[in-house]
Amino acid sequence: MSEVKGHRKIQSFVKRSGRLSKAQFLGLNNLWSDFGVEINDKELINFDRIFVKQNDITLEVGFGNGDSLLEMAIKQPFQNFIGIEVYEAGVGRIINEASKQNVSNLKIIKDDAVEVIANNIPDESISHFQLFFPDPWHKKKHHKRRIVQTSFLDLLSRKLKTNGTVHIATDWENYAEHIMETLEAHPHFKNIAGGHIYSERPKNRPLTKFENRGHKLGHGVWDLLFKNTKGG
Ligand SMILES: C[S@@+](CC[C@H](N)C(=O)[O-])C[C@H]1O[C@@H](n2cnc3c(N)ncnc32)[C@H](O)[C@@H]1O
Repeated sequence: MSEVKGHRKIQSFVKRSGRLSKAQFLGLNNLWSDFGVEINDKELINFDRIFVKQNDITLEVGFGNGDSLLEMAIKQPFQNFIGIEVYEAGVGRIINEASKQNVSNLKIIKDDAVEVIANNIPDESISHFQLFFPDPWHKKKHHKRRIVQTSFLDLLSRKLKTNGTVHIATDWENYAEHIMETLEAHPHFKNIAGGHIYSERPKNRPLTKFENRGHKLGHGVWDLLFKNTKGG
């Protein structure tokens, strides 16, 4: 199958159903093998093997349609990027778009991020973690479904290097407050901006699809930047 035909086929799959099975990814062409990382049970990912150059690693969870993650990977060629997303159409889109660019510092995992971080990411391997506009779960009875919880921060602290950074952005004020309180209460994380202060939006963070939607609805945006001190 030619590459162009492969791209069109992925696009039409995404358009038609928004869902791609692993078999469909693997069967289409070499895009998945170029960018996708297959996860095996509790096996740790060997970053030396999956990346061409051994640079610091940024891990992003829930990249949505992937445009902002791809833009960051293109603009920072000396940083390696890993994106984890369950939304198949988003995974299809990012590998399709990345294949049109000369990108060798981006890898994609299509799976549940909490499971992957717990089971497959080696301890002390990540320099920077980013989470942009996570599902806010507006209703109080659903707050326990929010990804930012103390147990998730415990996990992140283990996977991040000492002095590694966490960058979270949200357009939901109540979630911003929850994230601030949970991070500040954690013994390993220190607010880079100072006690209870939200950070300026870093210049290297592109506008994301959900952020753009929030802007149109008149939402504010809160950026939080913390350092993983590991209690030191
Ligand atoms: C509100 S969207 C934000 C998408 C993107 N970051 C943006 O700003 O446009 C949240 C994304 O997180 C993904 N997500 C939620 N929980 C996840 C999990 N446990 N593992 C991987 N992705 C997850 C969803 O599929 C969705 O694409």
